[in-house]
Amino acid sequence: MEKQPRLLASQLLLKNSLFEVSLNRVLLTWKEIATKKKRVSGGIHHPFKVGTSHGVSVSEILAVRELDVDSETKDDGRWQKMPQKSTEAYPYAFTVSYVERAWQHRWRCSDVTFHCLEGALCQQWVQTIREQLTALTSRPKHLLVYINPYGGKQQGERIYEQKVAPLFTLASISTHVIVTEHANHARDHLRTEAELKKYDGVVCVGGDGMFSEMVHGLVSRTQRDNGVDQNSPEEKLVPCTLRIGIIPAGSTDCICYATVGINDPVTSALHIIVGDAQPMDVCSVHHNNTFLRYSVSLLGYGFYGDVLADSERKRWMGPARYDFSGFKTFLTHHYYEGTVSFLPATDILGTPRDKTRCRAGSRCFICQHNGQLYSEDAPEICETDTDVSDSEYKGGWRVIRGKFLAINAASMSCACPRSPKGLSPAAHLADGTTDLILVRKCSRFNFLRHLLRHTSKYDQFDMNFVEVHRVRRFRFTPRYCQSDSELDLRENGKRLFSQICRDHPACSCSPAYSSWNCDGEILPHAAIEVGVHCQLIKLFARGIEEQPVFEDLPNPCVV
Ligand SMILES: Nc1ncnc2c1ncn2[C@@H]1O[C@H](COP(=O)(O)OP(=O)(O)OP(=O)(O)O)[C@@H](O)[C@H]1O
Ligand SMILES: CCCCCCCCCCCCC/C=C/[C@@H](O)[C@H](CO)NC(=O)CCCCC
Ligand SMILES: [Ca+2]
Repeated sequence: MEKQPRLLASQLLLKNSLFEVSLNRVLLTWKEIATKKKRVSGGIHHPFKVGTSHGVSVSEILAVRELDVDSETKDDGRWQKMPQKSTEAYPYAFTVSYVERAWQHRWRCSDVTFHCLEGALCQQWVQTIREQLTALTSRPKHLLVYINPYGGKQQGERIYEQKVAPLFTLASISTHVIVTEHANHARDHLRTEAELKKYDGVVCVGGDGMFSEMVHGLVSRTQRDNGVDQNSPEEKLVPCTLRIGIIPAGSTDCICYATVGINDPVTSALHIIVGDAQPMDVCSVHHNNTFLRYSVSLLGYGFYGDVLADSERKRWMGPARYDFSGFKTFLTHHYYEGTVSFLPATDILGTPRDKTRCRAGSRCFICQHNGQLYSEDAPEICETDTDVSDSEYKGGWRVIRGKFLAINAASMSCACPRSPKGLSPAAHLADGTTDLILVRKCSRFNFLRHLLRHTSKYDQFDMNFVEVHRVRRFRFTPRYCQSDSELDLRENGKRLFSQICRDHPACSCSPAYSSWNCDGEILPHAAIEVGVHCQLIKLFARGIEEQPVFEDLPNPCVV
C-alpha cells in the first residue's frame, strides 16, 4: 500500500503508559513505548519498545471529543478516584470513538482516551481528526427515520431510543423521527410528502415489511419524478439516489441479515454512521401489464406463500407465527400446477451452485462485473408460446410445466437467523439476477430433507426434485385460470379449492392456487411476470465481510 504522509505524531499517555500516537489520512495508530531499562548482553542498558501497534482506519472513527479531565475525577465535590501520578502530569485529554469488530459480524463502539501534556496539543489532535472526518463525504449528516412500533416483538421505539439515537448524537447526525401510525404510513409519506432534498438518507426501524415500505416509497417517488411508468414491465427504472438504512426490529430481518451478516441494531447504526453503501437488485412484479409490487428478497409460491398466508392470521403470536405456520404448511403438503417461463442469465459470471459467496458488497467481483454488463446491454424481451411441452426453449426463454411444492425466486441469499446460509446461498446482492428455485412434487420425507438442508452445510439443490436457474426475468401461469370471483374469494381470506377438485370430486388433492409471498406480503394474483432491475437501490451496508480477516485478531486491528 502507498505510504501516506503523516499529519500528526506525538507521545501521549494512554492508561498510564506512554504511546507513540500517529495520524495520517487513512490510519490512526498507537504503539506503547516502555520507559524501563532493559539489560541486554554486554551489560548495556537502553530504552526499548514494548507491545504491539494498534490501528484504526480513519473511515471507521465515529467521533472525537475533548475531555474535561477534572470532571472525570470529581463528582458533586466528592472524589471518585485518586488521579494517577502520570495522568496528573498530562492534564489534557481527548477521546476517539471508533468501530470495533466483535463476534459474528457484530460491530461495537469503542473508546480510547489519550492524555496530553499541553492543551494546545490536545486541541490540535481533536481539530485534525475532526477535519479528517469532515472530509469523508459519504457520511450522512441528516437522516429521516421511520419507526414501526408494532414490528417484531414491538420493541422498535425502545431499540431506537436506547441503542441507536445516542450513537447518532455522538456522530453529530441530526434526525427527523416519525413513529408510524398505520401500515403504509412510511411508504406514502416517502412517496408524496417527504422533503427528500433535506436528507442524506432514510432509515427504517422494523423488519422486512418496513424495509419494503421504504423501497416502494423511494422507488415510486423516483420513477414519478423522472416520468417513468411503473406499469410497463419492460420499462427501465431510474435508480434511487438516497441510501436506505435498516435498524432491525422485525420478525425475520432477512434484508438486514443478508447485507450486514447479523441482525443487530448497534451494528446497523454504525454502518449508517460510517456511510457505507451497498447497491441492491430490485424485482418488479406485474400482472397483465399492471404493476403489483417490488421485491428484494423472496418471491415464493407454494410453500412460502402458504406459510405466509397462514401466519398473517396469527400476527399476535409474534415471530413464532412462522414456526407454527411453517410446521402446519409442511404437514398439508400441497402442490400446485403451472407453467414457469424464464430468461436465463447466460452472459454473466457465477452460477447458483457456486461455492463462493457474495461478500463485502460493492467490492464483490461478480456484482461489479455483472452490474457493468447490465448497464451496457439490457436484454431483449422475447415472447413465448403457450402451447409447450414439459421443458423447452422459446426465443431464449425456457419453459417448464409441472407440479410444484414450491417456486422460489431469491434475488439475494435470503440468509436470516432461521437459515444462516439462506434460500440461495450463492445468490448475489447486486448482480442483476434472481435465482429461480423449482421444487417439484415429492414425498413429505424428501421435502423435509430439502427444508432441513437450509439449516445445515448440505446442498439443498443436490436433490433430483429440485432445480435452480439464475434468471433475468420469469413468468408464472397457474394451470387453471383464475376468475374474478375466485380472486374476490381469495381477498376475503377463504381457502380456494377450485377446478382441480371439481374435476376430481373423490380426491382430497391440493387447491388450484397458492399465493405469492412477496417479501412477506401476499400478492392478489397467481399469474405474474417478474423482471430484475440491477442495483436499483442502495443500502447503508457493505455486504458481509469475510470473517477471518478481523475475527482472528484482537481489536482494534493490530498493524
Ligand atoms: N404503525 C403501524 N401500525 C400497524 N402496522 C404497521 C405500522 N407501521 C408499519 N406497519 C406494518 O407492519 C408490517 C410489519 O412490520 P415489520 O416489517 O416492521 O415487522 P415484522 O413483520 O414483524 O418483521 P418481518 O417483516 O421482518 O417479518 C409492515 O408490513 C408495515 O407495513
Ligand atoms: C421443518 C424445518 C424447516 C426448516 C426450514 C427453514 C428454512 C428457512 C428459510 C427462510 C427463508 C426466509 C426467506 C425470507 C423471506 C422474507 O422476505 C419474508 C419477510 O420477512 N419472511 C417470510 O416470509 C417468513 C418465512 C418464514 C419461513 C419459515
Ligand atoms: Ca441478485
